[in-house]
Amino acid sequence: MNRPVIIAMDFENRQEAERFLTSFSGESLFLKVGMELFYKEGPSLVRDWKREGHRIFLDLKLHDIPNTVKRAARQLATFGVDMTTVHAAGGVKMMAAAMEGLKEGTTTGDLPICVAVTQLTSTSEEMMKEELYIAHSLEDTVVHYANNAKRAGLHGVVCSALEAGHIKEQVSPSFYTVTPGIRLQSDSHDDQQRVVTPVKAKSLGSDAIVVGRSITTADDPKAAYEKIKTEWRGKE
Ligand SMILES: O=C(O)c1cc(=O)[nH]c(=O)n1[C@@H]1O[C@H](COP(=O)(O)O)[C@@H](O)[C@H]1O
Repeated sequence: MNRPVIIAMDFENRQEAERFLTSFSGESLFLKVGMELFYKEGPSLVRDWKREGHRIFLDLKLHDIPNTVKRAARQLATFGVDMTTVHAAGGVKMMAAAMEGLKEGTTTGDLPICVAVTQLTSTSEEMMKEELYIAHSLEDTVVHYANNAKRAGLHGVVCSALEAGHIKEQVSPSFYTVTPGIRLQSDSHDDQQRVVTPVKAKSLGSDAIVVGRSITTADDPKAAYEKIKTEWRGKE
């Protein structure tokens, strides 16, 4: 998969999402369907967008006891998605159970890339220590969770690009890093805490970037997407 820009389709319903897609006039995209849109529209939306030629990252961040996660992953695999998420905080057994479920449910033989959320990009080091009560540094915690994900047989992790290099060094150079928290100016924050620009994400070694509002709320979404793609991949 060559350095995709994954668009976070954080829309209220299918109508709004498809109105946004008209700017792209039939182009095949890599779309992230998250909880908001999936809870509203369900698997039929995912299947339809797959049929239209888009790649789908179904981001439901599974986090429960291993048996429940395995059974949920088995269902999710039947939609034929390209990528999906679990929370690394669920532990190695839970992540391994997710992989078992995905293998059992996949009908096409193409297993979705399964990545584990390490620490959300909305989490700061201070919040992690004081609220979540994790005493290690953010970087060590992310790398530790990434190692757990590797042990469980996952393909990679979701992290900030700020941690991608450490994961490549300390887990494996081929361990896939999906990095949200992308902003065109790195001093622009909102609910995100660990943000980087597309250029920085590239230099830090991310494999894929996830971008939502910088594209979806832009006056010209197609222009914003092209600008981000060029910054992220360089001139092609
Ligand atoms: O799993 C994710 O995709 C995710 C993990 C994470 O740590 N941080 C994060 O922002 N995301 C998702 O990435 C997207 C970021 O959206 P924007 O902040 O609008 O670019 C949202 O859909 C989040 O759900």
